[in-house]
Amino acid sequence: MVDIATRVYNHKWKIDPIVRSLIDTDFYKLLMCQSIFRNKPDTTVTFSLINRAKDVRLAELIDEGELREQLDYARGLRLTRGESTWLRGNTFYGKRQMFRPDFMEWFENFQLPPYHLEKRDGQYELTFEGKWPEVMMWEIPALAILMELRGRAVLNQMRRFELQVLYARAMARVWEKIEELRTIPGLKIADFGTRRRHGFLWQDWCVQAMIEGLGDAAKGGAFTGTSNCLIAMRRDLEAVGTNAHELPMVYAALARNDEELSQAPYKVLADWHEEHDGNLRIILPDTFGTKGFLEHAPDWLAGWTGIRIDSGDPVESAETAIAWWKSRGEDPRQKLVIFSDGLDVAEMKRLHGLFSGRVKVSFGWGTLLTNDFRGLVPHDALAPFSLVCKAVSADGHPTVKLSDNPSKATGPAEEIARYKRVFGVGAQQATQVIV
Ligand SMILES: Nc1ncnc2c1ncn2[C@@H]1O[C@H](COP(=O)(O)OP(=O)(O)OP(=O)(O)O)[C@@H](O)[C@H]1O
Ligand SMILES: O=P(O)(O)OC[C@H]1O[C@H](OP(=O)(O)OP(=O)(O)O)[C@H](O)[C@@H]1O
Ligand SMILES: O=C(O)c1cccnc1
Repeated sequence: MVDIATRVYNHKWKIDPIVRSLIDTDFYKLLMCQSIFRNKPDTTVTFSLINRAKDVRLAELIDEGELREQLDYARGLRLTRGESTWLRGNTFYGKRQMFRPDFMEWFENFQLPPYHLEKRDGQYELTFEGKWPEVMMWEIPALAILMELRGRAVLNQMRRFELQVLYARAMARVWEKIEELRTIPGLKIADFGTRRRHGFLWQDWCVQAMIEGLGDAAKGGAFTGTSNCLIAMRRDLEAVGTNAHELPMVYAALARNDEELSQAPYKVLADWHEEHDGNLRIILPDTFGTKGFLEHAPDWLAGWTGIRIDSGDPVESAETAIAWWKSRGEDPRQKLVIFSDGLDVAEMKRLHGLFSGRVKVSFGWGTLLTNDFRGLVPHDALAPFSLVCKAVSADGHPTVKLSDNPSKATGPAEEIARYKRVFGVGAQQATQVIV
């Protein structure tokens, strides 16, 4: 096992690449990339970094040269033969050849496209522009690089024993969380923490702790796998994933009128339906408001396996989903509900208590698994914060995300107003976003 504290101490003086593999990314990015490669290969998009934590002044904390060095390193990566063999030959969700030969050929020649970086008002403006299947691959490495560089800026000031004790405390915290999770009967949980992790080796440690503490679900345990493809490959775990807001956001931005706009989120899932079955048929309903989305959904969507709850009040959203399934003649007990929004142990216990037995409950645990360094150093300088990287335009049209929590909304005000009208979204309750 890597002694992370000693390694951090010894590596202070040399370049230590943060992202070293093109599959050090979320599995759903690859699923979506293949789908976009098939359905919208020529759409041009811009993705942009969005730091929701304005008080974290990234451009003052992270050296621009180091940031460029890391981004350039990532641009130099190519799919290795071993990675390609794994993607082509492994079984994902019980299916062989999940990735089609034409997509694999494209991916084998893939390189991350250029980036645009500027400093403004203590923040970095980092944007990526180009073909959708290429640009979207930047989201996870860009976030992981920024999060880790911000952490390193703090770690570089620390001495050997301080580091040793810091990691000992952080490890004890993760382990205590896992011990608490062990008390939940019938728990199912996955690691979703790649993008805002403390560091790669730390995420890998957390995943190993989950394997030992909860047991691999393939062998009867509670840990269903990791969304990180590289870690899944190296640790022989299931690579897990659903789908993300970028699909409905971009399809919606391409709509030519309000009628097309109102249908765009269903078109996304119709395309997904063509490609995937079983546990990959998971609805993400909150992009333009969960309630309206479900009310106006075509009947075939009620036949899907489950739903991912990613914003707003999770209890209310899960109740809305249960009522919707019942109204469409479906048995909620057969349906999977994946909670994934800023979770930590107490909330998972509460949600599990409320919904297990009524639906199949599962959790995607992100930042507070792989980056809970809150309260461990002065000024909370290692605490995770809300950093995201989103599609902001498609073929020149701005994208919009309303979400069930207006604090997570993105897009120009007049477009937000238009989407609210088209999707019938009324007053919304804002809740604080921690990660
Ligand atoms: N950011 C990363 N992404 C992917 N793999 C990593 C990363 N950091 C470390 N590893 C891998 O984890 C293992 C332990 O890392 P460590 O860096 O301590 O080993 P190492 O042999 O000293 O490698 P290096 O000199 O490249 O850092 C190695 O297999 C290494 O390749
Ligand atoms: O435990 P967590 O850190 O929340 O990790 C998982 C989250 O990451 C993703 O969203 P992302 O943060 O990219 O966008 P959002 O906050 O706008 O949903 C995903 O949709 C989950 O919400
Ligand atoms: O597959 C997902 O739904 C996922 C993976 C990582 C982070 N957020 C969501």
